[in-house]
Amino acid sequence: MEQSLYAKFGGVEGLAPVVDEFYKRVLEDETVNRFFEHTDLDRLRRHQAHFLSFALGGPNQYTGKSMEKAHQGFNLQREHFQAIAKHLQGTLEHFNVSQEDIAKVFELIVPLESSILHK
Ligand code: HEM
Repeated sequence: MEQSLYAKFGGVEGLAPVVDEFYKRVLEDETVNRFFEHTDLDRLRRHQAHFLSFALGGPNQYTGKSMEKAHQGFNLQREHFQAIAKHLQGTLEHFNVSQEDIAKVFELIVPLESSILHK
């Protein structure tokens, strides 16, 4: 069986520098950082770790239903999802992940878009 990117990075621990990079990019971005205004930094870091673990094929396998609940009340729009996707892509490129593997990551996260937006 093909190894997930999550495993290639070395699981939770190997992912820590990737989470840091992603976290920095999201926090610097005015299109999305306000959604995390009331999220304390530990929680935000946890969100980024969960998000990345999911995107890289790790153990957090969210369903549409739990995603709807988690994003309820934020009324997220397409541009917000795209901003996060852009930072995900930039972060993975920063760590020299191949375009082929990045495409697989997007196959995992794109189907969740409708569960996250406009809630
Ligand atoms: C496939 C895409 C996404 C996944 C898998 C995901 C995952 C999650 C999960 C699991 C939670 C609840 C628990 C936690 O904090 O870890 C959550 C909460 C949240 N997500 Fe996402 N998310 C995604 C996209 C987004 C996007 C595009 C935004 C906004 C730009 C966003 C903003 C938030 C916010 C503001 C919370 C609440 C944080 C808090 O205050 O606890 N998420 N997300």
